[in-house]
Amino acid sequence: MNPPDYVIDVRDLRKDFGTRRVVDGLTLRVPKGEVCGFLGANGSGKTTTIRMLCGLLAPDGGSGTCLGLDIVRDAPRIRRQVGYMTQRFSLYEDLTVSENLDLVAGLYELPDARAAVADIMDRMGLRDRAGQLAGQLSGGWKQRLALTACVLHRPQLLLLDEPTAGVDVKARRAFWDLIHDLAGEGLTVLVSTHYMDEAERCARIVYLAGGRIVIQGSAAEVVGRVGLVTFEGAGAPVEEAARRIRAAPGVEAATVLGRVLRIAGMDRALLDDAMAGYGAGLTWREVDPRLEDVFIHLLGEEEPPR
Ligand SMILES: Nc1ncnc2c1ncn2[C@@H]1O[C@H](COP(=O)(O)OP(=O)(O)OP(=O)(O)O)[C@@H](O)[C@H]1O
Repeated sequence: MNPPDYVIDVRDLRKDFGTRRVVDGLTLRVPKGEVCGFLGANGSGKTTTIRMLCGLLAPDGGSGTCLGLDIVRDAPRIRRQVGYMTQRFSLYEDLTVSENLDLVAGLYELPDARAAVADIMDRMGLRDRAGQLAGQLSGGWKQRLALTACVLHRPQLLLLDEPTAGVDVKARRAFWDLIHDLAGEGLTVLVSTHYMDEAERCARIVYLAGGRIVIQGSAAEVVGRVGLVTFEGAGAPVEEAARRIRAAPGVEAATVLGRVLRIAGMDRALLDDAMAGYGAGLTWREVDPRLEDVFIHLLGEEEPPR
């Protein structure tokens, strides 16, 4: 069997801003057609890594390829061949949907621009809004237009930096359906997000802390590897119990979810003690940890002890 075709293949990437190292020896391989989620706390280095991958920022160390092109030597070519959507994408608000796309087609010097714009509007469901001013679109449609502008030149790799921040759940879901449609056609996607439901839709999650990859794998693998223990208690008022149990040794999180109190920790015996000591009146049952529990645990590991 041939080895997988890696669209992103970088080793030991490093980036310093002044005396601060914000990407610290990052090695990442993403095979063709994969939807890979980039997660981590604010400031963990996701945007900086993405900017290095798409040729916008020169690394201070490390090497590798993106779309088979050298990330340092071929940066200008990479820039033309990837689709990159930033957190603050810009559209011309006083131009229509189709005028915005015409403009992008012109920038990429697409041979048959008119047909390319018409085709992409059909595929991305924008045809009915072709004549609408971009500034008058809802947040979700603006996002869709921005994604459309990113795929107009038919890139093989999409780098999306928190593309759905601030968009409602239905629009986010529609956006992700489009992402998977594109991946189904062979497009590779690296997407940063803070949303758990989006992380769960990624074939692989890569979690960054302090510019390093701490853990990666499918959602199930990440959850399984961390080995967090979680219990839910119900049957009595939970707010007071939550406040007290939060301070118990070994309880990393105590979260009220409606009428249920969910606790998590790494040490089963300590959780048992906590439930016995502070969980009076509640009926407890062990439940499977969720990705969100695991991320809260990982975020907690980064904080200095209180
Ligand atoms: N051009 C720059 N000059 C100096 N520091 C920078 C620059 N760009 C980013 N940083 C710093 O580098 C660190 C990593 O930033 P980065 O934007 O890569 O994180 P992130 O994981 O994308 O965060 P977020 O989830 O908030 O978008 C941050 O502390 C940020 O302040």
